[in-house]
Amino acid sequence: MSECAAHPPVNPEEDQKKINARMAQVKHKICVLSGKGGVGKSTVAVNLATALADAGKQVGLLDIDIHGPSVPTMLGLGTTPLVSNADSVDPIHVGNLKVMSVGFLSQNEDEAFIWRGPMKMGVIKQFLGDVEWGELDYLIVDCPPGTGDEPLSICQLIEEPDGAVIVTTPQQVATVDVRKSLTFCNKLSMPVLGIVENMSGFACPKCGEVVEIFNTGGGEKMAADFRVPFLGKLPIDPAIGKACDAGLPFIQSHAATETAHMLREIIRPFLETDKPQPKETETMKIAIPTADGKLNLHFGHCAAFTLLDIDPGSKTITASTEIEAPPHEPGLLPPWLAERGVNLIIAGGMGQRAQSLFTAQNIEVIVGAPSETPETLVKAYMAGALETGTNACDH
Ligand SMILES: Nc1ncnc2c1ncn2[C@@H]1O[C@H](COP(=O)(O)OP(=O)(O)OP(=O)(O)O)[C@@H](O)[C@H]1O
Repeated sequence: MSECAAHPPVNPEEDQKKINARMAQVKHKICVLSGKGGVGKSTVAVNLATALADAGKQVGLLDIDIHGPSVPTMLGLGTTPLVSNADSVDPIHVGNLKVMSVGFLSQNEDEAFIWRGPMKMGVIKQFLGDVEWGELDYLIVDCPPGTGDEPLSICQLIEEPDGAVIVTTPQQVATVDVRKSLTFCNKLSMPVLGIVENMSGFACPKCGEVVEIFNTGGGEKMAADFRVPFLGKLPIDPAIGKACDAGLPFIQSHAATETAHMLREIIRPFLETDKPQPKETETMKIAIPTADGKLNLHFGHCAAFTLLDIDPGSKTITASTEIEAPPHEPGLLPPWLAERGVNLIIAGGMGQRAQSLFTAQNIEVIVGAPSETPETLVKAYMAGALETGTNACDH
């Protein structure tokens, strides 16, 4: 590479120009992110890149997990030495997949890189600007877990990335952290291409049947909460771990298995569309029970509702109207709000029976919201930052 990897380059404008010139040759740039470690992000990145390459696309796979690069191991590349040219470096070729990883920077797999934020930024700049990526259909970037320097650098250095694929496991302990990745994408205006729920159930090695040993559906729920596409579930399959350790992309080495089929389904949207777009989300109308301009905690007895229209693309409020509530009659509100096109209610509290009546009308309900103005609540919801407490049920 043109400079010592651990020292940031000195001319940021020149570096950015170089990066822009390289990235102009790459049609689609996709980051694979997760708020939590060990959830299968690199597994998804390696198999996504391999599947795209097998489909005849020109693909680059960039592993920027500085403290735990797993891509070289997963592709059986170990500490393959890099070939440097005068002012560039060649990626490692695996068929028509071009691979670059921080793991190739040392010949000792046990070496730990102790780099501070600016040094990490410097290395990532070099990976983007100095590597001979050539013309690519896809560059898949495997980021380290969390919302730290590396994903931030990638989002800042790549102009107009296509978006992020977010990987989670279904359990709440993971989704709590992974929700932060969604908020991170929102803050950086990075589109979310979809969520993958990995390690969702266990695929029996004998019959392939998926057994739900723990709770599942956490990733799917998160996708619904944030109104982003859900790409699918992948079970725990011991063959995935074995293939990773053997340095073989699972989607190739176990192509005929049910789990590989599920993986291909997850990846299919990227193969089918020339430009992966976040799926169109339906238009949204949110209803909030209000009194004196703020959320009224007494849902069943409120005198008015504020209805807010949301543009799903820009996530902005396009209209807001306060309407008088109908007379208090059991079971009347769900059809009354459904007729008005409402698909989400933000409330302080609500009884279980009322919640199921709304679910039957395809209206999602969020309870435990504080007594704030409708605009504050909706903005927080759209940013993935709506904090809810206990269900202040008034029944
Ligand atoms: N669905 C699965 N079934 C079985 N093993 C899996 C599955 N997904 C991932 N693994 C295994 O779990 C381990 C962690 O996966 P991986 O390295 O992809 O996670 P990660 O989120 O990238 O981790 P890190 O936090 O280190 O970046 C690997 O050994 C991998 O083979």
